[in-house]
Amino acid sequence: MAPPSRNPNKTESARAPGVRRRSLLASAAVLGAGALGATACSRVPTGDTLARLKSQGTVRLGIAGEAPYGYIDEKGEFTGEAVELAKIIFKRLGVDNVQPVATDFSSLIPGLKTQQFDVVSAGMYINKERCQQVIFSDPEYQMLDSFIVRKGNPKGLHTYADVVKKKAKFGTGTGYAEIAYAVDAGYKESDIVILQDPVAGLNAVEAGRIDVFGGTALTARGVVRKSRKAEATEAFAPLVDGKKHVDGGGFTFRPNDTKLRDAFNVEIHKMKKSGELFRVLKRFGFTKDEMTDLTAEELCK
Ligand SMILES: CC1=N[C@H](C(=O)O)[C@@H](O)CN1
Repeated sequence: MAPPSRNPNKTESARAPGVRRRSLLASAAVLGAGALGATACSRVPTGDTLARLKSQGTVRLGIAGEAPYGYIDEKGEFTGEAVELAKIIFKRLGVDNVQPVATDFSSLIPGLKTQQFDVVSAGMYINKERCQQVIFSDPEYQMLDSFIVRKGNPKGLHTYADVVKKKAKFGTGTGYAEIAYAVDAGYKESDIVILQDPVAGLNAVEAGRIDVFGGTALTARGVVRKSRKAEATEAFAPLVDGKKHVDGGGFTFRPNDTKLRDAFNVEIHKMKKSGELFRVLKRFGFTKDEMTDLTAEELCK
Protein backbone atom coordinates (compact mmCIF):
# COMPACT_ATOMS: atom_id res chain seq x y z
CA MET A 1 0.00 0.00 0.00
CA ALA A 2 1.38 3.38 -0.90
CA PRO A 3 1.44 5.62 2.17
CA PRO A 4 -0.39 8.91 1.88
CA SER A 5 1.68 12.00 1.19
CA ARG A 6 2.57 14.16 4.18
CA ASN A 7 2.95 17.27 2.08
CA PRO A 8 -0.28 19.24 2.53
CA ASN A 9 0.15 21.20 -0.69
CA LYS A 10 0.82 18.07 -2.64
CA THR A 11 -2.16 16.38 -1.00
CA GLU A 12 -4.48 19.26 -1.71
CA SER A 13 -3.48 19.46 -5.34
CA ALA A 14 -3.43 15.70 -5.70
CA ARG A 15 -6.89 15.12 -4.30
CA ALA A 16 -8.96 18.22 -4.48
CA PRO A 17 -9.36 20.83 -7.20
CA GLY A 18 -7.86 19.22 -10.30
CA VAL A 19 -9.00 15.72 -9.61
CA ARG A 20 -12.47 16.77 -8.57
CA ARG A 21 -12.85 18.87 -11.69
CA ARG A 22 -11.64 16.01 -13.85
CA SER A 23 -13.88 13.55 -12.06
CA LEU A 24 -16.93 15.73 -12.29
CA LEU A 25 -16.29 16.38 -15.98
CA ALA A 26 -15.83 12.68 -16.54
CA SER A 27 -18.94 12.05 -14.47
CA ALA A 28 -20.86 14.51 -16.58
CA ALA A 29 -19.72 12.58 -19.63
CA VAL A 30 -20.78 9.35 -18.00
CA LEU A 31 -24.10 10.84 -17.02
CA GLY A 32 -24.62 11.98 -20.59
CA ALA A 33 -23.85 8.54 -21.92
CA GLY A 34 -26.13 6.99 -19.32
CA ALA A 35 -28.99 9.27 -20.11
CA LEU A 36 -28.55 8.47 -23.79
CA GLY A 37 -28.32 4.77 -23.01
CA ALA A 38 -31.49 4.90 -20.95
CA THR A 39 -33.34 6.73 -23.70
CA ALA A 40 -32.05 4.47 -26.43
CA CYS A 41 -32.75 1.33 -24.45
CA SER A 42 -36.31 1.59 -23.22
CA ARG A 43 -36.01 -1.81 -21.54
CA VAL A 44 -33.97 -0.26 -18.66
CA PRO A 45 -36.59 0.05 -15.89
CA THR A 46 -36.86 3.53 -14.39
CA GLY A 47 -35.46 3.62 -10.88
CA ASP A 48 -33.51 0.39 -11.36
CA THR A 49 -30.02 1.71 -10.68
CA LEU A 50 -28.27 -1.60 -11.28
CA ALA A 51 -29.90 -1.91 -14.72
CA ARG A 52 -28.92 1.69 -15.50
CA LEU A 53 -25.32 1.11 -14.42
CA LYS A 54 -25.11 -2.05 -16.52
CA SER A 55 -26.45 -0.15 -19.48
CA GLN A 56 -23.93 2.69 -18.93
CA GLY A 57 -21.06 0.30 -18.16
CA THR A 58 -19.75 2.70 -15.48
CA VAL A 59 -20.43 3.25 -11.80
CA ARG A 60 -19.39 6.46 -10.01
CA LEU A 61 -17.82 5.95 -6.57
CA GLY A 62 -17.78 8.66 -3.92
CA ILE A 63 -14.44 8.61 -2.09
CA ALA A 64 -12.97 10.90 0.56
CA GLY A 65 -9.19 10.89 0.12
CA GLU A 66 -8.46 8.66 3.10
CA ALA A 67 -5.95 5.83 3.02
CA PRO A 68 -6.45 2.90 3.17
CA TYR A 69 -10.16 3.17 2.24
CA GLY A 70 -10.36 5.32 -0.89
CA TYR A 71 -7.53 7.62 -1.97
CA ILE A 72 -5.14 8.62 -4.72
CA ASP A 73 -1.80 6.85 -4.52
CA GLU A 74 1.63 8.23 -5.34
CA LYS A 75 1.23 7.26 -8.98
CA GLY A 76 -1.91 9.39 -9.11
CA GLU A 77 -4.22 6.39 -9.28
CA PHE A 78 -7.43 5.89 -7.34
CA THR A 79 -7.17 2.93 -5.02
CA GLY A 80 -7.97 1.76 -1.48
CA GLU A 81 -9.71 -1.26 -0.04
CA ALA A 82 -13.19 0.01 -0.90
CA VAL A 83 -12.22 1.14 -4.39
CA GLU A 84 -10.57 -2.20 -5.19
CA LEU A 85 -13.53 -4.15 -3.78
CA ALA A 86 -15.92 -2.01 -5.82
CA LYS A 87 -13.94 -2.72 -9.00
CA ILE A 88 -14.21 -6.48 -8.42
CA ILE A 89 -17.83 -6.55 -7.29
CA PHE A 90 -19.26 -4.22 -9.91
CA LYS A 91 -17.49 -6.18 -12.65
CA ARG A 92 -19.21 -9.30 -11.36
CA LEU A 93 -22.52 -7.44 -11.40
CA GLY A 94 -21.97 -6.54 -15.06
CA VAL A 95 -20.58 -3.01 -14.66
CA ASP A 96 -17.05 -2.96 -16.08
CA ASN A 97 -15.80 0.53 -15.20
CA VAL A 98 -15.55 2.50 -12.00
CA GLN A 99 -15.27 6.28 -11.97
CA PRO A 100 -14.11 7.62 -8.58
CA VAL A 101 -15.30 11.08 -7.55
CA ALA A 102 -13.23 12.68 -4.77
CA THR A 103 -14.96 14.84 -2.19
CA ASP A 104 -14.88 15.63 1.55
CA PHE A 105 -16.06 12.94 3.94
CA SER A 106 -18.92 15.18 5.09
CA SER A 107 -20.12 15.56 1.47
CA LEU A 108 -20.36 11.83 0.80
CA ILE A 109 -23.97 11.31 1.90
CA PRO A 110 -25.22 14.63 0.41
CA GLY A 111 -23.34 13.85 -2.83
CA LEU A 112 -24.86 10.38 -2.99
CA LYS A 113 -28.34 11.75 -2.41
CA THR A 114 -27.92 14.41 -5.11
CA GLN A 115 -26.77 11.86 -7.70
CA GLN A 116 -23.15 13.03 -7.87
CA PHE A 117 -22.14 9.39 -7.51
CA ASP A 118 -23.93 6.04 -7.31
CA VAL A 119 -22.34 4.52 -4.22
CA VAL A 120 -20.09 5.72 -1.41
CA SER A 121 -16.90 3.71 -1.45
CA ALA A 122 -15.02 5.16 1.51
CA GLY A 123 -15.27 2.50 4.22
CA MET A 124 -17.95 4.57 5.94
CA TYR A 125 -18.94 3.39 9.42
CA ILE A 126 -22.48 2.11 9.65
CA ASN A 127 -24.39 3.80 12.46
CA LYS A 128 -27.88 4.71 13.52
CA GLU A 129 -27.74 8.35 12.47
CA ARG A 130 -26.51 7.51 8.95
CA CYS A 131 -28.97 4.64 8.57
CA GLN A 132 -31.76 7.19 8.86
CA GLN A 133 -30.50 8.80 5.64
CA VAL A 134 -29.01 6.01 3.50
CA ILE A 135 -28.73 2.21 3.31
CA PHE A 136 -25.57 0.17 3.73
CA SER A 137 -24.10 -3.09 2.53
CA ASP A 138 -22.98 -5.44 5.28
CA PRO A 139 -19.58 -4.25 6.53
CA GLU A 140 -16.45 -5.50 4.81
CA TYR A 141 -14.38 -4.83 7.96
CA GLN A 142 -14.61 -3.94 11.65
CA MET A 143 -12.43 -1.32 13.28
CA LEU A 144 -11.28 0.39 16.46
CA ASP A 145 -10.19 4.02 16.84
CA SER A 146 -6.73 5.44 17.40
CA PHE A 147 -5.26 8.88 18.03
CA ILE A 148 -2.51 10.70 16.18
CA VAL A 149 -0.44 12.40 18.90
CA ARG A 150 3.00 13.95 19.17
CA LYS A 151 5.87 11.42 19.60
CA GLY A 152 5.94 10.07 23.13
CA ASN A 153 2.27 10.98 23.66
CA PRO A 154 3.20 13.82 26.09
CA LYS A 155 -0.39 14.30 27.34
CA GLY A 156 -0.97 10.57 27.86
CA LEU A 157 -4.06 10.37 25.64
CA HIS A 158 -5.47 6.88 25.15
CA THR A 159 -9.25 7.38 25.20
CA TYR A 160 -11.81 10.14 24.57
CA ALA A 161 -12.22 10.42 28.36
CA ASP A 162 -8.47 11.21 28.61
CA VAL A 163 -8.89 13.98 26.00
CA VAL A 164 -11.59 15.60 28.12
CA LYS A 165 -9.83 15.04 31.47
CA LYS A 166 -6.49 16.40 30.28
CA LYS A 167 -8.08 19.36 28.45
CA ALA A 168 -6.32 18.35 25.23
CA LYS A 169 -7.05 20.20 21.98
CA PHE A 170 -8.97 17.66 19.90
CA GLY A 171 -9.30 17.54 16.13
CA THR A 172 -10.87 15.11 13.69
CA GLY A 173 -12.05 14.98 10.08
CA THR A 174 -15.10 16.72 8.66
CA GLY A 175 -18.21 14.56 9.11
CA TYR A 176 -16.29 11.84 10.99
CA ALA A 177 -18.00 9.54 13.51
CA GLU A 178 -15.22 10.52 15.92
CA ILE A 179 -16.94 13.90 16.46
CA ALA A 180 -19.76 12.12 18.30
CA TYR A 181 -17.34 9.94 20.27
CA ALA A 182 -15.58 13.03 21.64
CA VAL A 183 -18.87 14.82 22.36
CA ASP A 184 -20.27 11.73 24.12
CA ALA A 185 -17.19 11.75 26.34
CA GLY A 186 -17.94 15.36 27.34
CA TYR A 187 -15.89 17.38 24.83
CA LYS A 188 -17.62 20.58 23.72
CA GLU A 189 -18.55 20.20 20.04
CA SER A 190 -17.75 23.82 19.16
CA ASP A 191 -14.21 23.35 20.53
CA ILE A 192 -13.42 20.50 18.11
CA VAL A 193 -11.00 21.47 15.33
CA ILE A 194 -12.45 20.09 12.09
CA LEU A 195 -9.88 19.20 9.47
CA GLN A 196 -10.11 18.29 5.81
CA ASP A 197 -8.63 14.81 6.13
CA PRO A 198 -6.13 12.75 8.19
CA VAL A 199 -3.10 14.26 6.41
CA ALA A 200 -4.27 17.71 7.51
CA GLY A 201 -4.76 16.18 10.98
CA LEU A 202 -1.19 14.92 11.05
CA ASN A 203 0.10 18.33 10.00
CA ALA A 204 -1.93 20.01 12.76
CA VAL A 205 -0.53 17.61 15.39
CA GLU A 206 3.03 18.04 14.13
CA ALA A 207 2.68 21.83 14.17
CA GLY A 208 1.16 21.79 17.69
CA ARG A 209 -2.16 23.33 16.56
CA ILE A 210 -3.95 20.38 18.12
CA ASP A 211 -2.82 17.74 20.65
CA VAL A 212 -4.70 14.84 19.14
CA PHE A 213 -6.49 13.78 15.96
CA GLY A 214 -9.06 10.97 16.21
CA GLY A 215 -9.65 8.54 13.37
CA THR A 216 -9.85 4.88 12.50
CA ALA A 217 -6.96 2.81 13.84
CA LEU A 218 -5.78 1.97 10.33
CA THR A 219 -5.97 5.59 9.18
CA ALA A 220 -3.88 6.80 12.12
CA ARG A 221 -1.33 3.98 11.79
CA GLY A 222 -0.89 4.64 8.08
CA VAL A 223 -0.66 8.40 8.14
CA VAL A 224 2.07 8.59 10.82
CA ARG A 225 4.24 5.99 9.12
CA LYS A 226 6.77 8.48 7.76
CA SER A 227 6.41 11.08 10.51
CA ARG A 228 9.34 11.86 12.77
CA LYS A 229 7.17 14.01 15.06
CA ALA A 230 3.94 12.04 15.49
CA GLU A 231 2.78 8.53 16.37
CA ALA A 232 -0.46 6.57 16.55
CA THR A 233 -1.76 5.38 19.93
CA GLU A 234 -2.80 1.81 20.54
CA ALA A 235 -6.21 1.02 19.02
CA PHE A 236 -9.14 1.29 21.44
CA ALA A 237 -12.92 0.93 21.40
CA PRO A 238 -14.79 4.23 21.82
CA LEU A 239 -17.73 4.25 24.23
CA VAL A 240 -21.24 4.40 22.79
CA ASP A 241 -24.02 4.58 25.40
CA GLY A 242 -21.36 3.78 27.98
CA LYS A 243 -20.34 0.51 26.30
CA LYS A 244 -17.22 -0.33 24.30
CA HIS A 245 -18.18 -0.13 20.64
CA VAL A 246 -16.67 -1.84 17.60
CA ASP A 247 -17.38 -0.07 14.31
CA GLY A 248 -18.01 -1.70 10.94
CA GLY A 249 -17.48 0.02 7.60
CA GLY A 250 -19.48 -0.71 4.45
CA PHE A 251 -20.71 0.66 1.12
CA THR A 252 -23.44 3.28 1.15
CA PHE A 253 -26.42 3.41 -1.24
CA ARG A 254 -29.43 5.64 -1.79
CA PRO A 255 -32.49 4.46 0.19
CA ASN A 256 -34.33 3.32 -2.96
CA ASP A 257 -31.42 1.25 -4.22
CA THR A 258 -32.20 -1.85 -2.18
CA LYS A 259 -31.93 -4.08 -5.27
CA LEU A 260 -28.43 -2.81 -6.02
CA ARG A 261 -27.42 -3.05 -2.34
CA ASP A 262 -28.77 -6.61 -2.09
CA ALA A 263 -26.92 -7.71 -5.23
CA PHE A 264 -23.75 -6.10 -3.85
CA ASN A 265 -24.23 -7.92 -0.53
CA VAL A 266 -24.49 -11.30 -2.28
CA GLU A 267 -21.03 -10.72 -3.80
CA ILE A 268 -19.52 -9.42 -0.52
CA HIS A 269 -20.74 -12.53 1.27
CA LYS A 270 -19.31 -14.82 -1.41
CA MET A 271 -15.96 -13.04 -1.10
CA LYS A 272 -16.03 -13.35 2.69
CA LYS A 273 -16.75 -17.05 2.49
CA SER A 274 -14.05 -17.79 -0.05
CA GLY A 275 -11.38 -15.71 1.75
CA GLU A 276 -11.05 -13.41 -1.26
CA LEU A 277 -12.22 -10.40 0.74
CA PHE A 278 -9.37 -10.76 3.23
CA ARG A 279 -6.86 -11.24 0.42
CA VAL A 280 -7.91 -7.89 -1.07
CA LEU A 281 -7.99 -6.04 2.27
CA LYS A 282 -4.69 -7.50 3.50
CA ARG A 283 -2.85 -5.50 0.84
CA PHE A 284 -4.13 -2.35 2.57
CA GLY A 285 -2.94 -3.29 6.05
CA PHE A 286 -6.05 -5.05 7.41
CA THR A 287 -5.55 -8.02 9.74
CA LYS A 288 -7.72 -11.09 10.38
CA ASP A 289 -8.97 -9.36 13.56
CA GLU A 290 -10.55 -6.71 11.37
CA MET A 291 -12.61 -9.22 9.36
CA THR A 292 -16.21 -9.34 10.57
CA ASP A 293 -19.54 -11.12 10.67
CA LEU A 294 -21.34 -8.01 11.87
CA THR A 295 -24.32 -7.00 9.74
CA ALA A 296 -25.58 -3.59 8.67
CA GLU A 297 -28.84 -4.35 10.46
CA GLU A 298 -27.00 -4.80 13.77
CA LEU A 299 -24.89 -1.68 13.30
CA CYS A 300 -27.89 0.47 12.30
CA LYS A 301 -29.53 -0.12 15.69
C1 LIG B 1 -13.39 5.10 7.24
C2 LIG B 1 -13.83 6.20 8.13
N1 LIG B 1 -14.65 5.98 9.10
C3 LIG B 1 -15.07 6.98 10.04
C4 LIG B 1 -16.52 7.34 9.78
O1 LIG B 1 -17.21 6.58 9.12
O2 LIG B 1 -16.96 8.39 10.24
C5 LIG B 1 -14.19 8.21 10.01
O3 LIG B 1 -13.04 7.94 10.77
C6 LIG B 1 -13.79 8.58 8.61
N2 LIG B 1 -13.30 7.40 7.92
